[in-house]
Amino acid sequence: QHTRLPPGPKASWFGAVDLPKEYQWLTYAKWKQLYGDVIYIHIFGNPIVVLNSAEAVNDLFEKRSAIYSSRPVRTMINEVIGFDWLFSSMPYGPWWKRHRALFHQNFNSTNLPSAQPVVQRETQTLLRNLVESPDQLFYHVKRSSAAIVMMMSYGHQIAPEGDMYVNIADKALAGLAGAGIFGTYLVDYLSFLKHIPAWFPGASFKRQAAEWRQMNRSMLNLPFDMVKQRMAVGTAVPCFVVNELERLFVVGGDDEEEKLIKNVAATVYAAGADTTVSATLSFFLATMVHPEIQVKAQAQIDKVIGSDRLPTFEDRESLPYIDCIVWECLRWNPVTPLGLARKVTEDDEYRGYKIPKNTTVLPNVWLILHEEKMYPEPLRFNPDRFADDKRNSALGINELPLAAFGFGRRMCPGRWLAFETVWLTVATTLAAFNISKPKDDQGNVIEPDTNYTPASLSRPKPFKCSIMPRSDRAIALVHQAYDGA
Ligand code: HEM
Repeated sequence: QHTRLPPGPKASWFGAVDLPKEYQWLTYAKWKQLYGDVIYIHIFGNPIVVLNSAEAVNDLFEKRSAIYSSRPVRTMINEVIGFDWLFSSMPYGPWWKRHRALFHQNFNSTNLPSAQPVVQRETQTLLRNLVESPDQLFYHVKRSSAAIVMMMSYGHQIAPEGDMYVNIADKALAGLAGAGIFGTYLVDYLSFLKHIPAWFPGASFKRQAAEWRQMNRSMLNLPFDMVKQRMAVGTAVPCFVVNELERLFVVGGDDEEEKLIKNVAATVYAAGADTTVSATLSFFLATMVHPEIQVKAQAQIDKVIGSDRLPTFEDRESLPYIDCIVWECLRWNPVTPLGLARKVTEDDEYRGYKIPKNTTVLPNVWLILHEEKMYPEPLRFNPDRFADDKRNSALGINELPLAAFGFGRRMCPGRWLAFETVWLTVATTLAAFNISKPKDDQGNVIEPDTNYTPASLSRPKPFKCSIMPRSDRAIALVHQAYDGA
C-alpha cells in the first residue's frame, strides 16, 4: 500500500510518544494546529487515531458506522477482571446488539413516563437532603443518582447510608477506573500474561485483579439474585429485571436470555450512576459562578409555576430556559471529553490516509463542543446561546451538543433518562434554593476551584457551595413533597 498514516507526533525508538497524562483532550486540541483534525499516535504497538472535528467524526462514526462501531477490548478489564458483561465496552456484533436492543426496549424515549415517578421521588429526597445538610452536596447527588438506577434496574430502594449493593458496585467500578488507564498493566499489551499464575513473581496484577474480579462478580450477581429471591416470595416491585424475567417466564427462554437481562441491569448502574453525577455537579458549579443565570431561571420559574408548588415534568415545555441550562452543562464541561473509545474493524482509508484495522479511534468531544465557529465564546457558560433556535440555525451556530452523548450506533441509549434526571434536579433546585459562593468565618467570599478531574469520566473537583432555601415557603414545599410522595 502506498497510502500514508495520518500525521501525528513521532514515537521515539522504543515506541513511546510523550503523551500527557492529564487532560489529554486539551493537548489533542492543541495538536490540531500542528497535525490537523485526524491525528495518528502509536503507543507501544497500539495505534490510536484522534478525531479532532465534528466533520471527521461524522464521516467515520456516522457514515461508515458499519466498521467504526466496535470498542477496543482490553485484556485486563474484560478477561482478567471480568467486565465482559458491560455492554458499553463490548465489541460490535450480534451479542452486543442483543444487549443494546433489550436496553432500548426499556429505556427509550416513549418509556420515559414509567421512569418519571422514580426520578421524581429521588429528586424530592435530594431536595430534602439539601435542606438538612447542604454541605454534603456531593454525597447527596451521588446518592440520588445511584438510587435512581438501582430502582430502575432492580426495584431496590437503597438505604439512606451505606447501602450494600451501592458499595459493591462502586468498589467494582473503582477497579474499572483503576485498570482503565491504558498502559498501567502490561497484560494489555502482552495478553498471554493472563495465563500466568498469581503466585508467579511479577504477577501482582493478578492478585490485584483477583480482588477486583470478586467485586465485579458480586456487582453482577448479588442484586440480580436478590430480585429473584424477592420474586420467589412475592415482594419484588416492578422494575427492569422483574418485567423482563416475567416476560421470559411467559414466552420461554434459555439461560442466555437470563444472562442478557443480568448484564443489561448491571450496565445500567455502571453507565448511568457516575455520568449523571458529573452533569449535575456541573450545574451547581456553573450556577454558583454565574449568579445572573440563576436570577433569569428563577424569574421564569416564578412566572410560570408561582411559589405554591415545585416544577414537575409536565412543566418542561413551559420552562425552556431550564433545557438551555442542562444543554449548556453538557457542553461546557462534557462528562466524557474523549467520548468512549471506538475500534475500526477493517482497514480503511480517509482523506488519502490509511487507518489500519484494529486502530483505537477517539473522538475529541471536548474540542467539538468548544469550536469557536460553532459555539461563539466557547469557554463561557452561557445557556442563552441555545435560546433562539431560528437564529441559530440561520447562522449555523449553537447546535444542540448531542456529541456529549456520543455518535451513531453507539450513541448513549440512556440519554433521555439522563437528560430528564438532570432537568428535574435543575428545575426544582432553582425553584427552592439560592446557590452562591460560600463565605468564610470573616464573611469573605471563597472563590471556588472550577477545575475538573482529568480522568476519562470527568467531573468537577470537590468544591464548596452555599445552598440556601429561598424562603420558608420553599422549605415547606420541599418537606411537603418529600413527606407526601
Ligand atoms: C449526563 C449523563 C450521561 C452522559 C453524558 C452519557 C454519555 C455517554 C457517551 C458519550 C457514551 C458513548 C457513546 C459513543 O460511543 O459514541 C455513552 C454510552 C452509554 N450510555 Fe450514557 N451517558 C449518560 C447517562 C447515561 C445513563 C443514565 C445511562 C443508563 C440509564 C447510560 C447508558 C449508557 C450505555 C448503556 C452506553 C453504552 C452504549 C453502547 O456501547 O452501545 N448513560 N453514554
